[in-house]
Amino acid sequence: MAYSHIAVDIKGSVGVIRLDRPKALNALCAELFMELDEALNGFEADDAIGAVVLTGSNKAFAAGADIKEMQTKTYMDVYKKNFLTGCEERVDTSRKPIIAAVAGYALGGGCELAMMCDFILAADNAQFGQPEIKLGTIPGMGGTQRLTRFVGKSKAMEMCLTGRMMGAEEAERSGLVSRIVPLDDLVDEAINVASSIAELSQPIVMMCKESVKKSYETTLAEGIMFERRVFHSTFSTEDQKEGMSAFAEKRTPDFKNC
Ligand SMILES: CC(C)=CC(=O)SCCNC(=O)CCNC(=O)[C@H](O)C(C)(C)COP(=O)(O)OP(=O)(O)OC[C@H]1O[C@@H](n2cnc3c(N)ncnc32)[C@H](O)[C@@H]1OP(=O)(O)O
Repeated sequence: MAYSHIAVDIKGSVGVIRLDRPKALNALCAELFMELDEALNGFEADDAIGAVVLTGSNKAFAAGADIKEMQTKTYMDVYKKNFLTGCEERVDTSRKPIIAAVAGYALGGGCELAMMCDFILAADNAQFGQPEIKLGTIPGMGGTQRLTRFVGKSKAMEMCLTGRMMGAEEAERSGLVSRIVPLDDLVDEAINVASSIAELSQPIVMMCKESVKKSYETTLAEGIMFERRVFHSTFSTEDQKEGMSAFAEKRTPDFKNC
């Protein structure tokens, strides 16, 4: 498929998707969402891909949902079509790890899209925010829920109620991003990290991701039981035998993804 709002590349076993709508600071229009969905479906189905990097430009990861596309929509338009439902779902439900490499603005839907990824590497110029309140609306792609889980109620409430932006250092301090990387190194570093994950056993990586995600959706006791059962199930895989044998034999494991 030819894309007009994203650029797709493969680096070894890493799928790279770059949001590429520079004139609108990668504002997330309907077509961009469709293309993102299509590209992620392709990577999800491709056994040769072990992890995905999602990035934007140096100026903007994404400056939010497309305001110009939304401005004339009525309540009936958005309610009847269940606006924003499903368009970003593939990111949230992807079984392969997705790393957001965020430089510049990650605002509104851009911040929400980054938060749907498994973790965020931020360039030193990254700016995160949920400015929807200034547009007379509220976050609609999970911002009030995910931001609160990342940074806690007080900071999430302040950010959502004022619309102020948070720089990379504050985002790292608050637990929103895993690490800050110099702007020039951001995408290479994200690809390196993704490659190191892609070298591991794909099913075990999926199980690990599922287990961490569970912690957001359940009680501690249920989460620990879930983890224990998944941990037990890793012993049914050849890759667990290979990983532990390779350690004992002081060699690099050769995972077969089974
Ligand atoms: C998911 C839900 C429910 C909601 C949302 O996401 S609502 C959107 C939230 N985001 C915002 O409110 C941010 C809007 N953008 C800005 O405030 C500024 O663009 C900026 C601070 C990010 C950057 O300012 P700067 O002066 O550097 O650049 P601009 O001239 O303002 O923008 C360049 C170009 O991009 C267009 N643009 C930017 N953001 C969006 C957007 N979210 N939707 C549509 N278009 C956007 C901007 O209009 C301009 O294009 P034109 O020159 O053609 O007007």
